[in-house]
Amino acid sequence: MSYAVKEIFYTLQGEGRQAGRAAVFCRFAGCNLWSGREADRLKAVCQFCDTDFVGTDGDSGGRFATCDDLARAVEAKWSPSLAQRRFVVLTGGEPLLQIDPPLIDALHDKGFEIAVETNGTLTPPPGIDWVCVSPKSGTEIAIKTGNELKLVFPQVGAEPQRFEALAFDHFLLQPMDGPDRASNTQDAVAYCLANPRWQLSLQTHKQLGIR
Ligand SMILES: C[S@@+](CC[C@H](N)C(=O)[O-])C[C@H]1O[C@@H](n2cnc3c(N)ncnc32)[C@H](O)[C@@H]1O
Ligand SMILES: Nc1nc2[nH]cc(C(=O)O)c2c(=O)[nH]1
Ligand code: SF4
Ligand SMILES: [Mg+2]
Repeated sequence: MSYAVKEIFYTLQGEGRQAGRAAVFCRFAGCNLWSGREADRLKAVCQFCDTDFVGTDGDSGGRFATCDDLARAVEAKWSPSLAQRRFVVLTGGEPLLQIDPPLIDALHDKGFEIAVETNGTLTPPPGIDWVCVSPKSGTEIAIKTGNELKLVFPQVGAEPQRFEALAFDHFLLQPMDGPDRASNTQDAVAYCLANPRWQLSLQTHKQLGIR
């Protein structure tokens, strides 16, 4: 199958338990919870998205006809002068609309450890090395096990307690960015202090001014 990719770039993972780690980000176009058009935001299932995932016009974006073409474009962002420990984060948009077993194999063949950032509504192919699920209010969770559950906080109808029985290794609260970011951050801090199984995830790339 072919892949529609908004952008591919090299940066530090900004969020979650792998924050601070160098990674190639591959952002797939399209999402099943929002069209990505501002005119549709208030009628979308997911209304707080901070990302432009429409089209294929970003840095190194495009339509990739084969998994090998896309794996080569990802590899091109990892400088040959670097030590190994290659790491790619597949995000979007919703990456699980497009990721298939041949792409996982092609990235593994190039020596990449593969992480995915997903809203958790679609079943992933096997073989992903790090699964981060970020549940959205009003949706049914299809992925009930994984490495981290990173809940944007607060969301009415997606309170943290609802997810505590799921089989994730780490539970994180990420303050919702937007007009209330400062108070959302204070509320997330208070929640983690009162509920130590939850850990704070800040969007460090935004503080650092990197992508
Ligand atoms: C843009 S999404 C793409 C991946 C996937 N669609 C998802 O929602 O997990 C990447 C991450 O950013 C988070 N995110 C999106 N908008 C946010 C916001 N306004 N504040 C904090 N985190 C946000 C998502 O919950 C997710 O963890
Ligand atoms: N630096 C950086 N870290 C991130 N972690 C998750 C991101 C995403 O948009 O999926 C993201 C992103 O866009 N940039
Ligand atoms: S599910 Fe993810 S990509 Fe889709 S609108 Fe929500 S935060 Fe954005
Ligand atoms: Mg982002």
